[in-house]
Amino acid sequence: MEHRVIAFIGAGNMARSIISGLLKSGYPASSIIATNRTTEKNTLLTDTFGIEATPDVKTAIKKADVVVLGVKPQGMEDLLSSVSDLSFDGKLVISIAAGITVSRLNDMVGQTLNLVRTMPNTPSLVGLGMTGLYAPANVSEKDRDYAGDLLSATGKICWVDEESDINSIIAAAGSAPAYFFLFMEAMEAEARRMGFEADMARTLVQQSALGAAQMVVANPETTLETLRSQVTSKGGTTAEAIKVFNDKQLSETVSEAMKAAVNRAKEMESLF
Ligand SMILES: NC(=O)C1=CN([C@@H]2O[C@H](COP(=O)(O)OP(=O)(O)OC[C@H]3O[C@@H](n4cnc5c(N)ncnc54)[C@H](O)[C@@H]3O)[C@@H](O)[C@H]2O)C=CC1
Ligand SMILES: O=C(O)[C@@H]1CCC=N1
Repeated sequence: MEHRVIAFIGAGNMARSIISGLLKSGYPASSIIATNRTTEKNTLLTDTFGIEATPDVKTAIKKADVVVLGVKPQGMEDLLSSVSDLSFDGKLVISIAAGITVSRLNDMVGQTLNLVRTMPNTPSLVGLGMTGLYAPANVSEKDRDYAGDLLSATGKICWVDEESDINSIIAAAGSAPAYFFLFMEAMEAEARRMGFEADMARTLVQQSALGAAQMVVANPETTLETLRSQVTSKGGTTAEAIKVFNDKQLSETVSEAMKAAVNRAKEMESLF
């Protein structure tokens, strides 16, 4: 893929995950600039990744071919209004922010950006990210391809035709690692209560989660239901555990949780 110069404006948890994934895939460190407001965060980025990191947002944007908007949604308006005097002509802008539409981003900066809206997730850090992408009609084929290739370097991608579908990507992928972490936290806590040392409780849970996920990946023709049934012996232990989940309406809870994520994304569209 092309190695355009990328400036990450706001390089916190999510941007760092993307940067790490890109570097692991061979993207040159010399083509990545990161900005944060504090020297401490910038020094850490340079030390960790060997990339240029600076508090000087305007210079970073001027140097870049690609500008990734990586600040929190609450901070986006301040950021974009502070750089509205810069020309973004010829640059590709990639937003990773939840709950801020393309048209709102254009309003904030006072220009019609060449903008791809994306929704990544933190497993990008280890090259196992899942990113949704949406591009309005003004974005060229070449820039769409570049954005797709860039995020593919950190994992898998899914293009959506409707911008509103980015909110569904948030529910199904962007926020999703946290659901699995929560589930694993609960299992780890119970394993501890059962008497396992902290390290072993974590290993029991993480290895089971990893093994289950890899079985899903390795058996694309097998439904999740079948994989589950292969563990669930009739009259056995798993069946009892699953019965508790079903009695407590796990599926309905998951459905409600995902809808709550979508609703919050919609709400954020009117807040920021
Ligand atoms: N954390 C996640 O799993 C995901 C986050 N996102 C999106 O990514 C964005 C960032 O989220 P996180 O990385 O979690 O937040 P974060 O708070 O870890 O990172 C934001 C970074 O931006 C910096 N920053 C804020 N204002 C700045 C400015 N004006 N100039 C330069 N740097 C500035 C902050 O110092 C901070 O390091 C959000 O918009 C969020 O919706 C999207 C998908 C997943
Ligand atoms: O919680 C959030 O709002 C962001 C977007 C998806 C994951 N983290």
